[in-house]
Amino acid sequence: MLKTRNPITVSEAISRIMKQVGKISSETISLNESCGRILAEPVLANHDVPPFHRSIYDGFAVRAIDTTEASSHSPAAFTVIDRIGAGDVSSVSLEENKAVRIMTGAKLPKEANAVIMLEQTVSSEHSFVIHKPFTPFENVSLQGEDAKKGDVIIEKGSMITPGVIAVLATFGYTHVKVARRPVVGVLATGSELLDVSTPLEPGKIRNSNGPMILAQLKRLGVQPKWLGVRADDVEACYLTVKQAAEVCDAVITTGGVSVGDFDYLPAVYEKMEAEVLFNKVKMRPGSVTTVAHTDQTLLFGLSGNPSSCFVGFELFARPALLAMMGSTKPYLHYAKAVIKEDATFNSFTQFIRAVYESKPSGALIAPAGFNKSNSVTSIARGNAFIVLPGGTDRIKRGEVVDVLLLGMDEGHESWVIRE
Ligand SMILES: Nc1nc2c(c(=O)[nH]1)N[C@H]1C(S)=C(S)[C@@H](COP(=O)(O)OP(=O)(O)OC[C@H]3O[C@@H](n4cnc5c(N)ncnc54)[C@H](O)[C@@H]3O)O[C@H]1N2
Ligand code: MOO
Ligand SMILES: [Mg+2]
Repeated sequence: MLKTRNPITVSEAISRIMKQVGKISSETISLNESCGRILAEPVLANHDVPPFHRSIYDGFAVRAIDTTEASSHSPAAFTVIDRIGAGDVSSVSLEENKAVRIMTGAKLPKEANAVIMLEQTVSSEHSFVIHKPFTPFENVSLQGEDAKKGDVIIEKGSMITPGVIAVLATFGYTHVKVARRPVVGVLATGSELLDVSTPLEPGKIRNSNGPMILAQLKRLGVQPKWLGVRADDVEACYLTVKQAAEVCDAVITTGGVSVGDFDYLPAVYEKMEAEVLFNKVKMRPGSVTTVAHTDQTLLFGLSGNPSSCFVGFELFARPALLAMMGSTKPYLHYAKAVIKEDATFNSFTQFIRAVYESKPSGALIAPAGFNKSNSVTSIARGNAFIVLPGGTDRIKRGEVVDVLLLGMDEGHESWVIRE
């Protein structure tokens, strides 16, 4: 007999999953391999940045006190006693009205505390004059102004971006401790599924969810392990999921989670004695998404319908895998935008695949096309979800709605800044 399912809210579903997430071990990898990985330890400043007072211009290093009387009527004259470029250190001692010709990035000579730009001087070979005073530390980049030794620059659990790489390089980290990449098994179930390379046959479709999930995992920096396609056969699915659960940190399946005669994932979980966290969520698409776990492995039973599968991954698998790696920001970016079309009501919370665009007048969003669980094209066209709470009255064009942004590493399609 059909077992009734108890639908729970999306937030409750997420919270049940997150309670089961265990932290993965860490590994040390080389700096140049680390972009996109999650830091397993904070990045500490092991020296001041900059490490010394330095010139920010090409010019002359002087003592500010020697410039105080300079004016257009009464110029101050200086004698140049040394010349240094970035990387050089001057050993001269600066006395009254003496200067060192200095280039951008070079360490300030000991007694100097100001830099005069070349353009602010009238100079000859070994001397120059100025017509205005300079304040102490004018045109000087101060030691430690960007970071002080001992500061935590980047928190543990942050994703390594090109900027973080620059910070690591600044402090001489040739290697960095990051969370190991979870190994995630991916299985597509369905007797109707053909390999991508196969011509269509009556009643069959190509497996599009498998490659899609592999790509969603790669976007997170997770290591996918392709388990293949299995027909709707309880034994075959059971063996594959069970074996994968023994070696993977998580197993994601697609298809077979609803109540049909050949939907075997509920039976697979039962046979594995896995604890089912939920099997019905108050959301559209993806209401039949089922998540279970064994002692050490999370089992994501995503729906077979492409849009449901995609949404299920982004809402549930994504934060769990990021949290497993210790990420402090595992959830999708949130925004608000004005909806460009009327949207229809549903008793469950809707996650409509949508196109989000930022205009100078504000952010706009519109559904990305065919809005059904079985749509594949709207996934491709969308870059966000419109989130409409369950039970909302009809949303009218022009109203502000909640938005979740996808794939934030992706840039805008054109240069939109006006100068
Ligand atoms: N009596 C009921 N029927 C259904 C219910 C329900 O509550 N009661 N829920 C519906 C909802 S909602 C959804 S969503 C689907 C979920 O179905 P399953 O997760 O069991 O998935 P399948 O039945 O295996 O497939 C559904 C659909 O997706 C296609 N599919 C499957 N795998 C792939 C793949 N790898 N690539 C592309 N497309 C795939 C499959 O051919 C089906 O068309 O159940 C409803 N039914
Ligand atoms: O799980 Mo279904 O996608 O709610 O439509
Ligand atoms: Mg089904």
